[in-house]
Amino acid sequence: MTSISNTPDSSRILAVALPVPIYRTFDYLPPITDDGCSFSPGQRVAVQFGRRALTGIILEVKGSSEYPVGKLKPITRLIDNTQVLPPSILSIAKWSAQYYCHPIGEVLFSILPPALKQGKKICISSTRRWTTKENSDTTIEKAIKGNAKKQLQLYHTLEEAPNGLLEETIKLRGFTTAQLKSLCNKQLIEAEELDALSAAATEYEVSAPTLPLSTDQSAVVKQLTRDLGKYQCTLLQGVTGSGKTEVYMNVVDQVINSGQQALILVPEISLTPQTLTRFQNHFRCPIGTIHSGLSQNERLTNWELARQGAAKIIIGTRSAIFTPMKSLGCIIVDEEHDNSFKQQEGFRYSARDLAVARGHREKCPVVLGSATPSLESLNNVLNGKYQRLSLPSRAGGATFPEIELLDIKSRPLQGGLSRPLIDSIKKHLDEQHQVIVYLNRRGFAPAITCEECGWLADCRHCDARMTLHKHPAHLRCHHCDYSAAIPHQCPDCQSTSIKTLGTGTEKAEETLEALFPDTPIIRVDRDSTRKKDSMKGLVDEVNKGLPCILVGTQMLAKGHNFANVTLVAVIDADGGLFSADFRALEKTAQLLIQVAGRSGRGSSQGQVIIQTSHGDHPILQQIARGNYPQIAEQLIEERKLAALPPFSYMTLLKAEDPNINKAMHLLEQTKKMVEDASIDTEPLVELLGPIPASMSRKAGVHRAHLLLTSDNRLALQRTTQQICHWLNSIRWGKSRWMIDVDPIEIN
Ligand SMILES: Nc1ncnc2c1ncn2[C@@H]1O[C@H](COP(=O)(O)OP(=O)(O)OP(=O)(O)O)[C@@H](O)[C@H]1O
Ligand SMILES: [Zn+2]
Repeated sequence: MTSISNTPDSSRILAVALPVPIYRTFDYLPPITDDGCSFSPGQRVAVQFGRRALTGIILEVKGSSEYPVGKLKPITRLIDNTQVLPPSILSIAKWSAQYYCHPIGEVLFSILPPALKQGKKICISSTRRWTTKENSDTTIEKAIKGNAKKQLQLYHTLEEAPNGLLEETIKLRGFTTAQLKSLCNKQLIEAEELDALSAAATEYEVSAPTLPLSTDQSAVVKQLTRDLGKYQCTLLQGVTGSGKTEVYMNVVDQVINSGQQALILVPEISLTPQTLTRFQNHFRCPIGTIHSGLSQNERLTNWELARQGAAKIIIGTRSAIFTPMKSLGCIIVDEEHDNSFKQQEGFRYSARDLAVARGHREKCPVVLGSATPSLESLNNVLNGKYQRLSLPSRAGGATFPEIELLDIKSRPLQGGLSRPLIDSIKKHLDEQHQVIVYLNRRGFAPAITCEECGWLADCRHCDARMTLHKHPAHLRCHHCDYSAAIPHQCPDCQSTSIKTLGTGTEKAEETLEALFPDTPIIRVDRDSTRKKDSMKGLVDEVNKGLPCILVGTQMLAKGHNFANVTLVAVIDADGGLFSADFRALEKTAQLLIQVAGRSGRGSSQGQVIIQTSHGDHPILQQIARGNYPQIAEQLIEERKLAALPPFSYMTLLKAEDPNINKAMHLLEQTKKMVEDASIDTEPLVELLGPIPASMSRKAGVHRAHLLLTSDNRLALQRTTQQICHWLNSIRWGKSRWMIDVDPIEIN
């Protein structure tokens, strides 16, 4: 029935979340022309907000408003008939908004796929399914003549698939659009258009078998799948190369067989394309990926496939934790210690922590996997919140690499490399193996200086040095991206004796090229992998197994599985040993154990050489023994004594202003407000600071911090909310403030 009246229906009030930095929802009435639509939370609406037309999301349909109904405006129109955000996602979003003290509208709009933010209708892309046409084999060989080997291969691949294959699957198996076109022009194959939803539903094939599991792996899989359908968080602590991916795939198998979907979070898909490839090879069904490298349409399609339950597996980065799943059966967070699970801008959430919260709400097992778990997760094992399962040895008969600390205190270095290290690299290459050279600085050199007067090239907008890049030649600030030409003369004393300080990946690459002119040198850093799929190209190259040297940043430490790498060389391990950041040692240990773990994963014994000037540092000594559990145990003990996280909780309040005094003033006022308000109460929350940030000026803005700590999470939450409320009630001119709950970087 359609009812048309001139006044909006005031018995139903819609509380709408809007993408504005305001900590509440906004009440609207149904549209004037209300053709009997029914409203539910999670539907999108178009509204007029002041003079702006915005897309909003209904959070609640209620009977009254705290504002006079006569003053409420009707919505312009309802966009969706269905709840694009189902109750499970609304619930975790509301919880996150409260926990992380972030405006609910901004939270919801950071969850939505970009296409839906703009108010577009949900439409999912179509795809093609290719099948062979009836032909006799002799015509095939004749039709595909000469060197078109790949075409012949493609034809046979399609011939072996009784229902044909989707274009995406075909491409995943290494074929190109051009090859498809060729065969199609020759009338050998044909395509049928279908929408992605029906495609996903039909293409799901019984998975190819995984490797026979080791006893340890089987035991772990059994434990993990014992109670599907119930919440339980497990820390899977498996040494590097222990076959965690194989375990995940077996668990996912069972989840899918029980009719449910699996959500897998990985640190960075484009940097570790193998994980996805391994899943794709095993499951042979379209796997929905959710990450920033996708086009708007791809992202929306995958999101919708997950929401409707057609995609059985979703693999994504941080933001994928908010993917609506029709029937969520398990959440796996791979490399759970990785910092990239924490969003560092805007809505600052931890996808790892939300995975646990979501698993709890949606009653499904959560697996946090790592060879080097975070101290937070380890502590949750110790206090009984998580169970721990271990894989103590490497899979497939591989053994651990030997780790050696190489003292470089008084050794001459060539592009950062000492003589004994160069000799070892040569030895491994001569044995037809591959080598990883790791250093954590991209560019050619981290600074340039004048030899005469000591001038250093600083960034114009930050308290930081400019990095010298050679490809192409320029100076660049790694904090604000400001770039400048390389000066040939010192701007202070006009001397032409400008020299570089330190070593970056480009310099190491140049040095290695000169030392090993016949060996391919592959540089892997943010600059060399900027283009889409470039990392995949590099990985494919390395997987051919020919001797080569990979030189690069921590991208090389992330979950790669190169069977022929037998030497990992760490150019300089000392950077993180003496930092003021209380997490520095944990991070250094994780990084070094991870990068060391890339060595000796195949059948040959691996070696790791760590260059250091502090070979007697206790953490380095323990790293050399490769014993992460022992390192972690000691670090946990130290954190406990110092009452640092995970034995206390932190919230970081940041202020920014072009004038440092104003940023400091904002924080001083906040501190005073808290102290005045809690004058009679026990000081459960301690306020440290304010102090200027360690890099006070960044991109032309000054930054200051006020740190709140407490061993009582609730007390800290209450104070954080109180601060947020108070800051909101005051106009701070040009100053901006941000709240970071459970910060992982305080600088
Ligand atoms: N049961 C098995 N039998 C033989 N080989 C196996 C088995 N399980 C895993 N492998 C192999 O061992 C290697 C390492 O496995 P995988 O990459 O899953 O380790 P991982 O635990 O994820 O390591 P990391 O934490 O270092 O990334 C792979 O080449 C994998 O194919
Ligand atoms: Zn800068």
